Amino acid sequence: MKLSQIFAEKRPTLSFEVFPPKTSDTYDSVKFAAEKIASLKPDFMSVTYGAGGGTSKYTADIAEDILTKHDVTPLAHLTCVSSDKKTVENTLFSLKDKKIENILALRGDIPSGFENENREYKYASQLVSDIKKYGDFCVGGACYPEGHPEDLSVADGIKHLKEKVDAGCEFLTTQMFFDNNILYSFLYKIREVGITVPIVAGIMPVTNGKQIKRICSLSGTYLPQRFKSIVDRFGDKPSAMKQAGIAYATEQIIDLFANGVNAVHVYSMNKPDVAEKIQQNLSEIILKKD
Ligand SMILES: NC(=O)C1=CN([C@@H]2O[C@H](COP(=O)(O)OP(=O)(O)OC[C@H]3O[C@@H](n4cnc5c(N)ncnc54)[C@H](O)[C@@H]3O)[C@@H](O)[C@H]2O)C=CC1
Ligand SMILES: Nc1nc(=O)c2c([nH]1)NC[C@@H]1CN(c3ccc(C(=O)N[C@@H](CCC(=O)O)C(=O)O)cc3)CN21
Repeated sequence: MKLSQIFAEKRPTLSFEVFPPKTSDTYDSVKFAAEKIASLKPDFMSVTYGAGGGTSKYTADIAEDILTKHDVTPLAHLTCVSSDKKTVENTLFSLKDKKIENILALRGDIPSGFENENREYKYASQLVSDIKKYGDFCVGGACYPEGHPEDLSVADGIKHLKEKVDAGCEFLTTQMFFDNNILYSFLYKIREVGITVPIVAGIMPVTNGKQIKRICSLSGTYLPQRFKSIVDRFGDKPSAMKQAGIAYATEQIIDLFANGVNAVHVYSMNKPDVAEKIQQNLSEIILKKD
């Protein structure tokens, strides 16, 4: 099913993310985790894509597995920073062949030391246009409620976001955030410039101390004091941190649904137990029939 159809139902949706293995020897364990998460029957599942491009086959294979074995709608990430047009075209043929209908079109993180001024893709919007040319995919993009670290200004970031939507993005997934007010202000700003596509709120349950460093290096996300206190207190007590991280994410999600943000995506990091706990915590809220 196309995600655009799911969002058009205007009901609370919950989706989970998995990342593919970096090497073939961990393929089976990732596949096992992805299938466990799929057995929870989320509204859709996204499968990320290594910026180096080497894991693209795994992305398509895991997405296919989720669809054929569990009948869960997959959203395959596609990253263009280190790709050329030919590689993208081949990937699109493979995705079409596997009946994968949804793609998250990303530029991708620029690997450190990566220098290629002549690369064919500079921005995700170019990839969005190409995917639209090649076939009938539902295409989404990323957006940054706190601004992208490379943006010159908030207005500049929103201008580029509008260009990306005009190129054919049918929905936008947000970077993770830990203060919902940041998302609400961002929604006002983008609606003002005429970006009307569904926004999928990306929520990261922080379940171990290691993740904080990574999150800050990926995006420089604002961490509210309430969140920092949890990490200070429980960061080195794994089971307590996990419980607190899941509770924090659950509260954020309930507040989002309560304020009319219908689509919530959980960066579940190949952790079926985390995905399951969050789903259980929301069981009545996301119930399809009442
Ligand atoms: N938020 C999410 O769900 C995810 C985000 N990412 C990461 O997001 C980052 C960027 O990827 P995208 O958002 O897809 O890239 P993008 O190409 O949409 O934007 C990247 C930067 O380029 C700027 N830009 C865009 N068009 C421009 C233009 N015509 N002229 C000048 N500047 C322009 C944007 O304002 C932004 O600062 C990467 O670091 C990626 O790996 C990766 C996976 C998921
Ligand atoms: N710039 C950017 N790049 C991304 O790849 C990305 C985003 N933003 N935002 C959305 C999601 C979230 N991503 C994340 C978020 C956290 C970790 C992280 O915490 N990694 C740790 C711990 C992993 C674990 O718990 O298993 C690490 O040490 O790699 C990794 C990717 C990937 N996506």
